[in-house]
Amino acid sequence: MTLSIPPAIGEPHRLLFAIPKKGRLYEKTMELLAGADIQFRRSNRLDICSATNHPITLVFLPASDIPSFVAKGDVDLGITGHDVILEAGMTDLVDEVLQLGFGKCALQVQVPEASGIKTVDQLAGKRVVTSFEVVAAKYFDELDAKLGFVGDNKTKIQYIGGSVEAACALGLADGIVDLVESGETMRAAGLHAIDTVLNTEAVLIKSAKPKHEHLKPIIDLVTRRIAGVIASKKYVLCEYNIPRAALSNATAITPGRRAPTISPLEDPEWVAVSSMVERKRVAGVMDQLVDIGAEDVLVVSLDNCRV
Ligand SMILES: Nc1ncnc2c1ncn2[C@@H]1O[C@H](COP(=O)(O)OP(=O)(O)OP(=O)(O)O)[C@@H](O)[C@H]1O
Ligand SMILES: O=P(O)(O)OC[C@H]1O[C@H](OP(=O)(O)OP(=O)(O)O)[C@H](O)[C@@H]1O
Repeated sequence: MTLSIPPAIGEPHRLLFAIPKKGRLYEKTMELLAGADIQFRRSNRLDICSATNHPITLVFLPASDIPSFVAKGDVDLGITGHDVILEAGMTDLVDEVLQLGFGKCALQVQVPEASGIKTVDQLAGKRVVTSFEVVAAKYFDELDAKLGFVGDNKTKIQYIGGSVEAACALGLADGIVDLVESGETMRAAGLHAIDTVLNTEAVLIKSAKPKHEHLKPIIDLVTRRIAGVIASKKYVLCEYNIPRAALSNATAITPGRRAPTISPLEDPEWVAVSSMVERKRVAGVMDQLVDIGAEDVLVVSLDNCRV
């Protein structure tokens, strides 16, 4: 497949940015673009459209096609899954610039609960169905080699494009390799996981050998903006007052990303501290601050930031 960009929006100075056109990564990618203030109007679900406030052309592609377009430099930036890059064999040809904090799941080896198979060594040599034939073949090649399985004794990998979880019940497979997030699909199909092949999340990628060096400033700008959106979701601002005597203990609890901001108060015995704290840790951090004498502990959500 080659990209045919109309000249009006594909002129040389515009950044081409590949976006998953559907599926699990689509909605979160839309939120990310909105947070980075990359505005566009996509008419009639067209797969190419121009940003209205930046020299950027958005190209909506299947997530699985994005690594090769970026690797070849046909598009300059892309969003896809880390798993998709491995499956496309493009790890050396694209740079994973940012982890985006969504699309998190694990590629796992699964077998029917009732099968009695407890380890991957017991599954080796049997039939495995997957949509990740490249990654799964590498995994089972290594396992077969370790166990000394050669020729007809090697694990048989068969590709199917979807509904992989049904393969064992249909008698097509003894095990599968598929993505697991909540585990609901796996459990509903009567399967359980016996190993994790890899953990994955959505990533921002650019070509390891970019074709359009003059686009570096806009690539850097988009990267900084997206990094800011991610940081604003990951961190909160924690503000509190603390007696000077307890300041060093307090700053050990809230060291900030670089360093906390410390401001004097009218009362010379007290200072105010402001520091970024990981959202998932903040409740525990507040407890610790109160334990060492902090007062007026406030947590403020970030709309956006630059880090
Ligand atoms: N359950 C999930 N939870 C989180 N992320 C997921 C989940 N399933 C898939 N992903 C991520 O989203 C990527 C795209 O998966 P998705 O199932 O949306 O494929 P798709 O692009 O719609 O293609 P298709 O529908 O043809 O399978 C996966 O490679 C993975 O990185
Ligand atoms: O652990 P869970 O939260 O249940 O998620 C896992 C499921 O999500 C993905 O499929 P998806 O629903 O995107 O549909 P697909 O099978 O068509 O790819 C994946 O292939 C699993 O089937």
